[in-house]
Amino acid sequence: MDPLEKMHFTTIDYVIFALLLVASMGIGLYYALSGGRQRTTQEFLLADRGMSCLPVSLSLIATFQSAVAIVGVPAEIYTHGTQYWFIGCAYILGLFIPAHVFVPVFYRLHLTSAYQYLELRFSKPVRICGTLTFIFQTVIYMGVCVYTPALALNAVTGFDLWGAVLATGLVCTLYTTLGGLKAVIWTDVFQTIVMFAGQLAVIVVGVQQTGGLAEVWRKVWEGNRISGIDLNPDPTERYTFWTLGVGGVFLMLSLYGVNQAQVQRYLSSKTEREAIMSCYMVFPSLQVALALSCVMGLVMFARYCGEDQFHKIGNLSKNEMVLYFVMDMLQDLPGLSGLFIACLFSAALSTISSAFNSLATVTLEDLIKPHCSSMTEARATLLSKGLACSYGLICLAMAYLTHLMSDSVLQAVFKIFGMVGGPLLGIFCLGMFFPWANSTGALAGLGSGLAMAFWVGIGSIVTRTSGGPAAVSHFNCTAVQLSGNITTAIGTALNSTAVPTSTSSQPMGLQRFYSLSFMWYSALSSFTVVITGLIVSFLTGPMKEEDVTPGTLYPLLGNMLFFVPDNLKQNLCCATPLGHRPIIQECPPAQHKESNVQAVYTEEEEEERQNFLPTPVMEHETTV
Ligand SMILES: CC(C)(CO)[C@@H](O)C(=O)NCCC(=O)O
Ligand code: NA
Repeated sequence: MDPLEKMHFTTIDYVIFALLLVASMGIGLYYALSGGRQRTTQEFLLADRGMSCLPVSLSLIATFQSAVAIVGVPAEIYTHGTQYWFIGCAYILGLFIPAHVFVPVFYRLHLTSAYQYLELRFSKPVRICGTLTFIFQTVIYMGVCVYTPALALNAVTGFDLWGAVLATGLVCTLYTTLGGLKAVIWTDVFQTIVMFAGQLAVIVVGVQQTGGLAEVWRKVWEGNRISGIDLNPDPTERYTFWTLGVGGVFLMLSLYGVNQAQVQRYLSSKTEREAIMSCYMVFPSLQVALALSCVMGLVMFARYCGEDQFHKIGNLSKNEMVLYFVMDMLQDLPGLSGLFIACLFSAALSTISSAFNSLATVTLEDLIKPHCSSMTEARATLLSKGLACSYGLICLAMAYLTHLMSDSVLQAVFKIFGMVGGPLLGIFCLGMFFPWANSTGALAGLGSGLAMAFWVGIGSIVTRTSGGPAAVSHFNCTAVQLSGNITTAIGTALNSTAVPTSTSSQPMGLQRFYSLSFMWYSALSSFTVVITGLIVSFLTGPMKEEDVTPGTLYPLLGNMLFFVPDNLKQNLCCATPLGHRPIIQECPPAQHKESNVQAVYTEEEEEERQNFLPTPVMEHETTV
């Protein structure tokens, strides 16, 4: 298993790693002792709704950029070429739609938890089901996140696995519990910078040691790692332009549009405009993050292929490769491997801290508060700190469960996002875009979406399919060495067709369904929710637009049918434009008697809102 003996850390590496933990703790302590000293839930969970767009945007990218991406993406590029890079195309719509659809709706409702929306739009049971689904998704995800860097570190350096898990879990629990969302966001900023610095350092040294940029390029070109756009429409191909560029949009929407961790950051912004700006600013940073991990994979390939070196990395699992590469290369440069370890753990810490805080928020707001209406603010704040802390401990337990998991954590995480996040995306879309959807429809939709997702997801695990064989590997690498100039046309699907074992017959029937690429899971499950939701709603009596809580609809159809005359549209029941609805407080109390949501705007906020409204489609006021 071990290609070489375990590699060692120097003191300076340990010092750098320790500095990361100490600095994160320091930020937590600072926000525990400054400002309002975390004495209200508004401060602890929403940073007093006073954040500006720069920290929020860096925090947004940190949330879903964990060690899973840092070790997973370069390994993917190393083994399969740069096709994965096309996921960058999905970032365009995947961020533009949240900025202009989800953020305005959530921000104007002045929510704390995204699931309050589901109660306003549908009913309390829908809200609770949504919350439970989110908790389920996040708890599994954070287990993977805390376990991945520890496992990689353990495999390559022999660093104690559970020691690393405990250190990250406990430090993170502590600063999250002490400093609240402000600490979470500002540690995210710091950790994102460390993350970028670590990756950049590895790339620079890697390029230098391989013999310069031209040499790296020659090797990855000859090794066929530069993939052209793969337009194969087959939905069972793991990564093609369609699965990444179209399926990926739904993945991005479920993460950046409706996931509580992100919604909470939008809601913590000073103004709606800052929230939208932060969403825009995620785009370049996310492209940088993607480019860094992809280039790292290419440099890794250039270093180990063609120099009779690939045997070193050949037996490693995908999760260990990157760390081995880093340690192997940086051995003589003390401090740099420490920086990379700090990068790996920064990525993990920033993700699990977001998870703790968002889990505490939904548990308090959606599950506890509705039952204890008389709770004092002090009690609620204490309770939310207790919850953040408990979720920290649950995270450690989940890390232990992840222990039993499969080889590629990147694929595993995408499956979780698609199987559980997809149905959640579906239920928000059902509520926002379709005025006819009712509560029964929403529940039936969510149930069937989850059922569909778990059917295909578990089917693929049991039959070991999903997006074709995870074929690979060093085949091309050796081929290059032997023949020197393989000139396969760029644009053919890489590897998966070149590796002999993958020429087995096409799957049929259910097998084919199970082998659906996991990049489609989000799209499949959210469409299932919407379609089932609409059918059941029409069968059980669709809602009328005027009965829907104002502000919970987005006039999608109204905007799309821009060519239809206004009075006809009114008859067709197209939702009122967002800008032309009353503020919630002015609505009849009966419509939201059970909710604790109130939209209150100061004059400046109201002005800000009015300045930033989408072009109205209809010029009338909603009936109040
Ligand atoms: C989720 C995206 C595509 C965008 O943030 C990317 O960061 C990623 O591939 N994340 C993998 C999951 C993780 O790192 O935990
Ligand atoms: Na992260």
